[in-house]
Amino acid sequence: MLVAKSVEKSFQTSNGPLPVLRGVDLSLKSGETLALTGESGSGKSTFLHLAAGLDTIDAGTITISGTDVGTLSDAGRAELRRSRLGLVFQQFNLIPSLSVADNLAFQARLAGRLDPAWQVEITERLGLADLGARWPEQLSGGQQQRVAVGRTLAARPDLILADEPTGNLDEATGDQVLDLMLSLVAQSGAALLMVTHSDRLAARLDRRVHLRLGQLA
Ligand SMILES: Nc1ncnc2c1ncn2[C@@H]1O[C@H](COP(=O)(O)OP(=O)(O)OP(=O)(O)O)[C@@H](O)[C@H]1O
Repeated sequence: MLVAKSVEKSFQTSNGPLPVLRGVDLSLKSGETLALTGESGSGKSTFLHLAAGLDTIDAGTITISGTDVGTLSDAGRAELRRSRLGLVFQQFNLIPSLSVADNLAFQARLAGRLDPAWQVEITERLGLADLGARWPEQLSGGQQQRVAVGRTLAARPDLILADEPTGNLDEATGDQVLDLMLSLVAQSGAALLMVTHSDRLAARLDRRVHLRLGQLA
């Protein structure tokens, strides 16, 4: 599903280049869930951004379902995100001018994969059935993140890239959102790569890798 080989990435800073990833190798199979841990600043988000085609790789390759992300044009990377990937970030990134129900359907519509039965199931499983007519600003943080998770899963992505998806929530709410996300991910058959600071949350996934000094252990 996702194969990273010898991935390198540096950022230009006023003190010269800052090497962040120094040869990262990683592979994630279809249906597998993998936690990516590492100290603050170790490059976890950087890796996720490269995999999502939101930033460009310096050296090495990342392939998703056989497509080398680095060889795609901007339009190709946008199409990859639309058709195969689901992104969940710490900031819920809901569309403020759309109702909860329309936010939930937005990505599936964009991907041309709106499946009404799956949409209803997700909405019910995430406890959002009574909130469809509300605006995002009228929801709690936990409710907003459930909408963000539902919106991603509704489009049936092959691979979900999640960056601290429960990082903005209190522990109990975060655990509840993660439980729902893992159960729906398993049901949908998607692979999940989740960045987290938390050993406790990382232990809930199938496998875990740790980023240190630009490499994975
Ligand atoms: N656009 C950028 N320009 C310059 N430096 C950057 C840029 N983006 C990230 N960095 C630097 O790269 C390093 C890795 O950042 P990254 O956000 O990937 O870390 P992280 O492991 O996700 O951290 P955290 O757990 O705190 O979110 C940090 O030192 C950061 O300051």
